[in-house]
Order: sequence, then C-alpha cells, then structure tokens
Amino acid sequence: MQVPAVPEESSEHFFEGVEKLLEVWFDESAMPTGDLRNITRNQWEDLLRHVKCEIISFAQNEHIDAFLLSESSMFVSRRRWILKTCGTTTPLKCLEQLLQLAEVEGYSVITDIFYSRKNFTRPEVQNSPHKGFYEEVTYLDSIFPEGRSYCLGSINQECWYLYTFSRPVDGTGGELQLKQQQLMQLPDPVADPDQTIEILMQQLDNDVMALFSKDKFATGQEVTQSSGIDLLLPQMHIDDFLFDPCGYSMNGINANGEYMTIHITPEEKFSYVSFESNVALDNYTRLISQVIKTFKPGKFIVTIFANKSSLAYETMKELEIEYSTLSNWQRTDMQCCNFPSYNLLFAQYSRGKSS
Ligand SMILES: C[S@+](CC[C@H](N)C(=O)[O-])C[C@H]1O[C@@H](n2cnc3c(N)ncnc32)[C@H](O)[C@@H]1O
Repeated sequence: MQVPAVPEESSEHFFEGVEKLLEVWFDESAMPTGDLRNITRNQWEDLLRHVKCEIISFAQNEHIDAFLLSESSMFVSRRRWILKTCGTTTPLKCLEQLLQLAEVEGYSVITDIFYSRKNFTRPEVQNSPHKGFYEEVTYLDSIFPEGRSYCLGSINQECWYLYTFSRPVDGTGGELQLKQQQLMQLPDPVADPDQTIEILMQQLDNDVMALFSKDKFATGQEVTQSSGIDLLLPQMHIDDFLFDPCGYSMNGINANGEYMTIHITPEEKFSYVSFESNVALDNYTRLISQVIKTFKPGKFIVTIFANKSSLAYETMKELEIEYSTLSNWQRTDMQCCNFPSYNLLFAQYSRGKSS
C-alpha cells in the first residue's frame, strides 16, 4: 500500500498527533433492518476525500468494520459511526455526506453525537473549520442546533473540548419505546457497547518511541509484539501499520464487536500516543496502568464515557489511590460530569519532578 507522504506544514517538520474524534449514533426504531455497513468502500473513500485522508487497511467481523486510515481510524457498525483523525484533517466537513449516506440506509434521526479533542499542539496550522473550538462549534451548530459544548481542564493550559447532543428520552420514542419493550419483555435495543475510554499521552519515553520506526522494525506486526501492544487487550484481532520513516497505527476488534485503537507519533519534539477502546470492563484502573507502563508518558489525560453511572465514579476513586500523592504522579485536574444519558470522567496527570 502506497501511503501519501506526510504533508509539510512548515519548513520544520511537525505532525499534529492530537486527533479529532467524531462519534454518531443513529436511531434504528424506524428502520430495524438498516445497517451503515451497507455503505460501500467507494462511498467511504469519497466521503474521506472531504476529510483529506485515505484508507490504508481494513478488517471486519460480524459486528464491526474497522478501517485504518492514513491519519488514524474509522469504525462502522450497524448504527454507530466513529471517525478519529489527526494531522490537519477536516472531519467535520464529511458530516453532511455521512447524513446523506445514512438516510439512504433508512437512518434519518441521530440519537447521540460526540465530537471531542484535546487542545492542539499547534492550532495555527489547522484548516477551517478546525482553526479553533469556537469555529468547530459554530459549524456543528449549523447542522445540530441543539448541541452543547464544554471545555474540561484548564482553558489556558491543557484541556479537552467536547461537543455533544443526545436526543432527549421523552414521549417521542425513547422512553415510550423502552416501556413497551419492558412490557413485552423484549431485550434492550441498545445492545452495542456503551462506554469509551481514551488515554491521550505526551512527552513519551524516547526508548519506547524508538520502537515505532522503520529503523527498528519492518512491519507493524513486529512492533505490535515487541512493544507489548498485543498484551493490552489480548482478545483483539489486530490490524497494524508502521509508517515510513516512523509512526504507527493499529485497530483491534473482538468477537463482541468491541474495538481498540492506538496511534503513535514518535518524533521526540512532539511525541504523542492515543489509546481508545469501548471494551466493557467493570473498572478501568488496571488497563490504564498497563497502557501507562507500556508507553511511559510524561503526562496524560484519561476520559471515560459510560452510561452506567457507577463505572466512571468507581474508576475515579481507584485512580485517586493508584495515582495518589504517594506516587510520582501529580493529578493536575479531575472532573466528573453527568450528561442526560452518559457520565463522563476527565482526569489529567503529569510526572512529579523527582521521577
Ligand atoms: C498516522 S500516524 C499516528 C497519528 C495519531 N493521531 C497519533 O496518535 O499520533 C502519525 C505518525 O506517522 C508519521 N507518518 C509517516 N508517514 C505518514 C503519512 N503518510 N501520513 C501520516 N503520518 C505519517 C507521522 O510523522 C507521525 O509520526
């Protein structure tokens, strides 16, 4: 596979590892036989032209299609679409085409949308409508007038932006449908996994980052095994890619339709690693520790979205113990938010001076 060359944003080499993450869920009640996976590869390629990225690899199972992109990943399941792209890509620009393609599948109502990203390292090199969060919100508001936008963390230092809209659960379908289901003893229609953890890491260990380069390994598969990425969630079927001269991306999918995805920008001056998964665990503390031990960041952000209220709070309590004042980690921020159908944990850590 011929991967396009990294776009030069200025004479000094720089790559923005920080991704823009877009997740859209469609209402299936009007079209129970609808399926976003009927959208063809050509249609996805056409849609991704608006984003300015390309498909470089593909894997699937009976629940989920996983595309590895020249700038990160796209996951397609029956009624949920996820696009994660880095660099100077423009993911919001494909939204209107996505809605048209979904409508052909019978999906005309969105139940949830999440758009999120960490603050960029170099916002000035981004393209419209991603030149700033206000511009992104204005663009999203023109499509989803009821969306809400938030900033977690410190607006003048490290932060994480979120734009979200959830269709209210009211008599127009949600609550009524649920009551009818309970009366008829039908299973909950929301069978798809409904939690997402992201760990966004920076200032990574040089020796670990040196692994993700063509100097050390020829293929993604070799570096997946040597780095220990294959041990993080062992049930995942992995599709990986090692960029030339450096850089790494992987998608993992399992038999339950859950996914994981890791993207690595190893260049020392702007090193960045992201880990994301919707794997259902009762508590994420062990997974977080394993990811941190694998990549050895100098600072990281954790976000957990879950519609099970206990999950975010339990993990929050344990994180407080694991990364307490007794360890070398300093918690710079921690916030917990209740949204209409989800709870969100946001926590930010950096290594203490002594470590
Ligand atoms: C696509 S990967 C992973 C991006 C991801 N968002 C992350 O976490 O950093 C980006 C890394 O691959 C390198 N790279 C090499 N060739 C590339 C290409 N054709 N397109 C994008 N990145 C490339 C970049 O310099 C960077 O280190």
